[in-house]
Amino acid sequence: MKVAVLGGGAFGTALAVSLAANGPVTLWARNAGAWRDRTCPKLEGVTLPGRVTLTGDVAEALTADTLLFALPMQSLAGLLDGLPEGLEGKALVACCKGIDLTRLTGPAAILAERAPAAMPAILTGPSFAADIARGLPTALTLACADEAMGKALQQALSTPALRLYRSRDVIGAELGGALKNVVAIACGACIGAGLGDSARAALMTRGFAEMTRLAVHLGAEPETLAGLSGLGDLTLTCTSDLSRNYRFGLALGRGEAFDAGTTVEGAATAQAAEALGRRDGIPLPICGTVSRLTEGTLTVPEAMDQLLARPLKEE
Ligand SMILES: NC(=O)C1=CN([C@@H]2O[C@H](COP(=O)(O)OP(=O)(O)OC[C@H]3O[C@@H](n4cnc5c(N)ncnc54)[C@H](OP(=O)(O)O)[C@@H]3O)[C@@H](O)[C@H]2O)C=CC1
Ligand SMILES: O=C(CO)COP(=O)(O)O
Repeated sequence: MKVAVLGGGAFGTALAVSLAANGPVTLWARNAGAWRDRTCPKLEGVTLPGRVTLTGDVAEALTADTLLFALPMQSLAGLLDGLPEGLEGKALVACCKGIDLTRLTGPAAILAERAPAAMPAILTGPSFAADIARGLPTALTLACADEAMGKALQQALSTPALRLYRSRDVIGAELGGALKNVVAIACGACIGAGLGDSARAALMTRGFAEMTRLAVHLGAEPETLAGLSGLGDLTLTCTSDLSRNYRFGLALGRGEAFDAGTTVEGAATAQAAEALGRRDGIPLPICGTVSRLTEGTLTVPEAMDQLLARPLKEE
């Protein structure tokens, strides 16, 4: 397979560096001209190996037969709209974690909308770009509804340090990765406000219940949520300062400003999840709370009071 990564931020760069262990990779970054010494502005300290061709010309990337889309969720549809015809015969792999606010779908449906004959796949799970780029051991989920395509992608995209597990549950894999970011914001806010590790454990557990409730309603297998793309990524993101979603929550909890240029997927995803819950009658109290926290209509103490004041129920 000839592989290209579209999106020259932290994750796209890390994937290109990792996949270079298998052979040549093309990395398309719209700001390729701003790179200095083959170093990504968003992933300092990582220099592209010689096997990675960095380009600002998307047509060059589109000569590959396997395309990995590693850009923020809310940018995916716009990017696809601007691409020329010819995606149909390629393997399309979404690496973004979120729910599109306009369509209320994940990335696979957006890829399918743009290229109906293609079989979209998702690459997701617990992995910080910096860890992948350093070659640290990482395990991710590669989800594709088509088993043969899934097997081929699993082989092509696994490396000695990056171990891919296969799944056919695309919706489960993408929703786990999207929704864990919302819970990570809640956990960061909880720790930032000094509410303690016990409260964080409660948020992670009840957040996981919420993730599973919505995902299963939308067609996911519960086992997928319990795997790398769900529980695995939830654990990483809710407990590590390396997570931008968690750090954003920390800043909210401490009442500090946060750099608006940082990618924080959980904020838009909280809004999208809340809209899905309202549409389908699925209770999602943590997503609703994070949605209001991030839009600034609720404070962290008010959020905690509201969650604690909910009627008592069975677990
Ligand atoms: N970083 C991580 O550890 C991980 C990230 N992910 C997921 O990967 C996705 C991307 O995140 P990440 O790379 O970290 O984010 P970054 O903020 O590091 O980079 C985003 C990149 O996307 C580019 N971009 C944004 N909009 C467009 C567009 N319309 N067309 C072309 N390029 C665009 C930006 O370009 P420019 O700089 O020019 O604005 C930037 O290079 C997210 O969904 C994230 O959840 C998944 C696992 C790990
Ligand atoms: O998805 C990630 C880890 O798996 C990266 O998390 P952040 O986007 O919060 O940094």
